[in-house]
Amino acid sequence: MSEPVASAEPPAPAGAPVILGDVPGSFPRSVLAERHPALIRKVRDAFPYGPEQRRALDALLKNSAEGVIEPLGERARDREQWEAWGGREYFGRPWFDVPFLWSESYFYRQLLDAVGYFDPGPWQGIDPFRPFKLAELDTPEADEELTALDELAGRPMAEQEEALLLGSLWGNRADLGFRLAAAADETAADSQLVANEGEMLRSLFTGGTLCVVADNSGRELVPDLLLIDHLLRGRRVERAVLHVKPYPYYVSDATTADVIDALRRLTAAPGAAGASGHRLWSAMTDGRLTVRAHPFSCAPLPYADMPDDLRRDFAEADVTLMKGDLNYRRLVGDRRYPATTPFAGTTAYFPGPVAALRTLKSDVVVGLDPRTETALVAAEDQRWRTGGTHALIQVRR
Ligand SMILES: O=P(O)(O)OC[C@H]1O[C@](O)(CO)[C@@H](O)[C@@H]1O
Repeated sequence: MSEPVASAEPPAPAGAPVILGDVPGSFPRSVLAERHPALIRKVRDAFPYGPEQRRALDALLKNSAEGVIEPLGERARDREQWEAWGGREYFGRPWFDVPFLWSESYFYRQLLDAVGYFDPGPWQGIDPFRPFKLAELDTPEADEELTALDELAGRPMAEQEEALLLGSLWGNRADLGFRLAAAADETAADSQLVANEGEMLRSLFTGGTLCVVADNSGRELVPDLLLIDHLLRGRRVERAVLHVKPYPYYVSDATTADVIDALRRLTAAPGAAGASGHRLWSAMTDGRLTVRAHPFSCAPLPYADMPDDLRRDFAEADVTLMKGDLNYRRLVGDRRYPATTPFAGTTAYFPGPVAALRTLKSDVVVGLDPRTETALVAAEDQRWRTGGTHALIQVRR
């Protein structure tokens, strides 16, 4: 267990309001009111759960739509942890009225409860999202992406690194073919990037320790691993620490089991992908690549509230890569910042150099140039914030 934090409220470096789920027509509200019920139905259909689990899923469906947030059951081993993480303040309140980061995170914890994920018995440890995660690895697109590595292997190392960085950034949103084209045609890549400090990031790969805080499994984790392999192989970093979630979370977030699935997928592939998989496998066995699953990785709180042991871990790294939208929200704080708020200010608390690699899938954004924001708003109103069509690489040294 990580140490309890004193307060569930994120710090307010810029005094920007915390994002709640209570605004009709807002993105957070649509996640709570539409995506969560749809997800419960999807999970319900994906497994032959028994009557008790079905009843619990139906109860969660009803509760999350019209009820108040309830504490975990008496037997839950992390009951106190969730109380300390903000439950004492939020239990008994409607799901829509508390910080969106908190309600969204707690929904996933409740979903695992409903399917008996933590209860001793036959369903203990059965990941309700596994069928969706595995399906992603087993597609013709995944095959094509891995085959594209053979061509990439013939390019200069710097070009490979740039393509693999873009691959890791875009995750499952674009195939490696796109990434190769993007590396060759800077303008194509740049037009989608609302901030691009990739060069500064690459200057931080100086032979030390790299921390990667993973986001999604499947077709995002595979390119993350390929990037790690490239950096280890070229001695751009000496060791890598991959932070994953201790239990299934936000549907596709990577756990240790997902890392193993991704590695098995790579080692079974022919050509450059297979070679990369075997190198990663031995990097894990000799300790150059370590996997961590800290309880705080599933906390409903910003990283500003991280416990001391995790802070020490990040402090030892030459650079920490925060992958994805959820990690971004936790890194800068899930707040309605003006988009031009400096990234360095919102991440000043972080105990070492930190970079965000994120496609934009929620309202929060900082660090934009005023002209970039104006152009985005003129072209799309505010849709660019949540559509997943834009991305950013931001760095604080
Ligand atoms: O997988 P990612 O990039 O962390 O995205 C997670 C995002 O998806 C949502 O759960 C719903 O779109 C957001 O609220 C959240 O920030």
